[in-house]
Amino acid sequence: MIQFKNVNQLYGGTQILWDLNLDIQPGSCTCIMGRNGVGKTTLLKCLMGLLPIKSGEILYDGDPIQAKSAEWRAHNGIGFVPQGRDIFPLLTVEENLQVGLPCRKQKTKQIPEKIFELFPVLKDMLNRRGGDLSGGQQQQLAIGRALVIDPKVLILDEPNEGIQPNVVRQIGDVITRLNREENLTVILVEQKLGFARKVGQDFRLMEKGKVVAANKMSELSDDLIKQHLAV
Ligand SMILES: Nc1ncnc2c1ncn2[C@@H]1O[C@H](COP(=O)(O)OP(=O)(O)OP(=O)(O)O)[C@@H](O)[C@H]1O
Repeated sequence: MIQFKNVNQLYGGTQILWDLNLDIQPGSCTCIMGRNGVGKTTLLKCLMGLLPIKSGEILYDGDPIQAKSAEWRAHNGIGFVPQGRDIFPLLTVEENLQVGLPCRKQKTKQIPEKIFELFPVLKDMLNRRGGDLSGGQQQQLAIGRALVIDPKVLILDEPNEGIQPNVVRQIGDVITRLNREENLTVILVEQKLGFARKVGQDFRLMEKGKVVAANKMSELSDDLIKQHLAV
């Protein structure tokens, strides 16, 4: 469904992604893992069109999209929950969710009821300002906002950073439900090994701007963890 072919990316003169190759299967839940600074967020931003690549190809359902804008990618079903959530603090919960409505292709321009079913707290807080929500509630809002576009693939960058365990569990359950029951393809950058193992079906391990190991989550061995994850 998504392929990176020999992707190179630079910030100014500093190269971060080096001939990166990546393959994401439709309907999978794939965790991108690796130590701090290996380029996980950079990879996701390149996929979303928020950062240009210098060379290589990014394929989406077989078509190159590296020249397409971030708006095009959202319109065509790539949903993104950025690190740090990036919700609009002065807009209400409802207004935050409405931001995604123009991207709903040929569908009613209404917030789908399913989002409130997944995250009931958002319904209770519709008129509350985003900035007044707790960290966990903001994360639920950020995921809800990405779901408004009815994505084919949902990309999440460390959704559990700084969030209390019960909300982490809830977010894990929602991701699993969307993936297993609705066949939504999920790409997740995740540092917490326990969460990655529980939610992910596949892993991609990164080291210095490259994918160095790729397999089913059940094959993530202690050796690989020691080599590429342990600090
Ligand atoms: N806007 C930027 N300008 C210059 N360098 C950057 C920029 N953003 C990130 N970098 C550098 O790129 C490298 C990769 O960063 P990136 O955030 O992609 O890594 P990461 O694997 O997601 O790390 P983390 O787990 O800490 O979030 C780091 O060395 C970082 O300092």
